[in-house]
Amino acid sequence: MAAPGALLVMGVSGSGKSTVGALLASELGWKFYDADDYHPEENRMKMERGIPLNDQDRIPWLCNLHDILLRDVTSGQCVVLACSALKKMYRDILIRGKDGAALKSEELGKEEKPGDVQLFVVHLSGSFEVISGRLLQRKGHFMPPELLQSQFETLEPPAAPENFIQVSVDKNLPEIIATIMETLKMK
Ligand SMILES: Nc1ncnc2c1ncn2[C@@H]1O[C@H](COP(=O)(O)OP(=O)(O)O)[C@@H](O)[C@H]1O
Ligand SMILES: O=C(O)[C@H](O)[C@@H](O)[C@H](O)[C@H](O)COP(=O)(O)O
Repeated sequence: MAAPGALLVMGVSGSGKSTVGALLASELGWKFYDADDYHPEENRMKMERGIPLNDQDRIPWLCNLHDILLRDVTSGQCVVLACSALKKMYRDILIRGKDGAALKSEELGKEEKPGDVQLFVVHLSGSFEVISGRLLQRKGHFMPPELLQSQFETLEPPAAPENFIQVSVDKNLPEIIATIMETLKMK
């Protein structure tokens, strides 16, 4: 695959997506988007009430994010996106837009189309105990820690043929950034 124009930092709530994504974008000099800023009000209110989002809630949000990524990378702007992107289908939508939701697994991983975003995925992976500990300390955020269990239940960690690395949230932030930067140099 060609060098990625977009980097997705994904994982469950509290895994460090926003923190790592912003640091990485600054290190790379790339534009940064936090997918949380693009949730419609209904999604935010649902999460605030402790109700997990479903596919119907997430698909239009992900399609919008695909359009933003595609617009930027097409104009030569490299981007970092922090987004939960918990399911394989959600990541396919970020790459291909709404058609990504309809593709069967055997059709995925084939050659890229002109409207596809070249996405490299960084999965921030960690235990329920470590991540819930961080969420309980995080202040002033709309996402209630009680939703973490459903985030783990929904999570489909990336696997081949996805273009990804998994990084442990047990590492400190400089180690996480260094690991990702090293991997990107080899791309
Ligand atoms: N590697 C890390 N080590 C220690 N604390 C971290 C690490 N990554 C993130 N944090 C802290 O954990 C909390 C959740 O991080 P955040 O970036 O908000 O996660 P997310 O965007 O995935 O919900 C924040 O308080 C952040 O400062
Ligand atoms: O797909 C989802 O269910 C949401 O996107 C969720 O995963 C996300 O994590 C929230 O927006 C909360 O924001 P934080 O990830 O910053 O907790």
